[in-house]
Amino acid sequence: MHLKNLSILNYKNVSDKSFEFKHKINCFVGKNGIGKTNILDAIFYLANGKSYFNPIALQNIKHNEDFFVVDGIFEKNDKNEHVVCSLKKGQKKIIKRNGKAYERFSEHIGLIPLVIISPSDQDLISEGSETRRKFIDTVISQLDAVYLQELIQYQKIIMQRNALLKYFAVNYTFDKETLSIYNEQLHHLGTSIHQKRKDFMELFVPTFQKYHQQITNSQEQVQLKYFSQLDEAPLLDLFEESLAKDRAVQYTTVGTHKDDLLLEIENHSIKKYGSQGQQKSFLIALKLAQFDFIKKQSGVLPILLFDDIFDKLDAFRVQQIVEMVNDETFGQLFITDTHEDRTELIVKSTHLDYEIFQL
Ligand SMILES: Nc1ncnc2c1ncn2[C@@H]1O[C@H](COP(=O)(O)OP(=O)(O)OP(=O)(O)O)[C@@H](O)[C@H]1O
Repeated sequence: MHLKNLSILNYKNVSDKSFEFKHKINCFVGKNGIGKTNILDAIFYLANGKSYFNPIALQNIKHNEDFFVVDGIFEKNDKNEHVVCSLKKGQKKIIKRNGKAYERFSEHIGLIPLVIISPSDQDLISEGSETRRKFIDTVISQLDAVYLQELIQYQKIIMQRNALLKYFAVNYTFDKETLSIYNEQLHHLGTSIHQKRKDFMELFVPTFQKYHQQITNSQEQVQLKYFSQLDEAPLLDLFEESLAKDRAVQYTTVGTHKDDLLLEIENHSIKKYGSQGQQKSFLIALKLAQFDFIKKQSGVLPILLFDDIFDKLDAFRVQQIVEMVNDETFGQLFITDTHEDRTELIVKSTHLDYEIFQL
């Protein structure tokens, strides 16, 4: 699968640009702030119906304009897929596939498999556990629609349980019966979510390790571990143990909404002890493992967006990544970089079809 043509009107700082792309490698080079990432984001928009970077739709319209249009023609399984995303101030967003507007945007998800690797992935290391849960939940949900429903339901009941705990505190009352109904439902859903996350990590971690070893030539050992309170005891028991605490703080302190991924280098937190290049290598391996999952699930080679990924990596790691994407296991690739010479040197070494767009 690949993107053949792209036109952008008033998307962020891109006023009016059109591109015709190569099957394999396309690079955008230019100075800071020129709009390289915004072009990748426009491609992301076509695949996901939203920006990767700015969730507030209106803020993606160019300043002082009142609409944007992103228009792309993909070729998937020898068939053209024409996708147009547009937004006008005061109106609803429109996503069209081959001229027909979707009623529900969720129907579009999955048509254009795509993975983006960007400096903002750093959030997976530096932010709280919610960011990491969201990462695995997104990958698992693509493989298992029931899982997504379970997550939504679980979250809803957690909110109800928290509201009940608050009600007890405010009204100096307590009703074990009502609380136990929520506990039972959460136990059922949480046990399933926990098991699915465990099963997923069993498959995901070796793929992640394989990519990490390739990038670093096995020069450093990293660990990716799933942590859950449910590893210790069934959720019903955890509710029992934490009842006094939950009533005191007026929210639910145990459950799968507290799960986390531990990201480590040589058995120490990579956030605290990893260099910038080591953190970046870790994140690239994580995203390439995600690429593998989406590839398996969709049956096509996803598009890869590399936003500024060579920065902070040494020449050896850059070479390893380039050799990897040279392989048949990867498809179309979009790269942004501020250094035209570096980019040219890197892509030339692949001996693949490439184009460099100077912005
Ligand atoms: N809605 C908008 N309207 C106009 N400009 C915008 C809008 N949203 C973002 N921008 C501008 O886009 C620019 C950033 O573009 P982008 O992130 O694509 O740059 P880049 O070429 O990738 O830069 P770098 O090399 O620094 O990563 C900023 O100047 C920002 O102010």
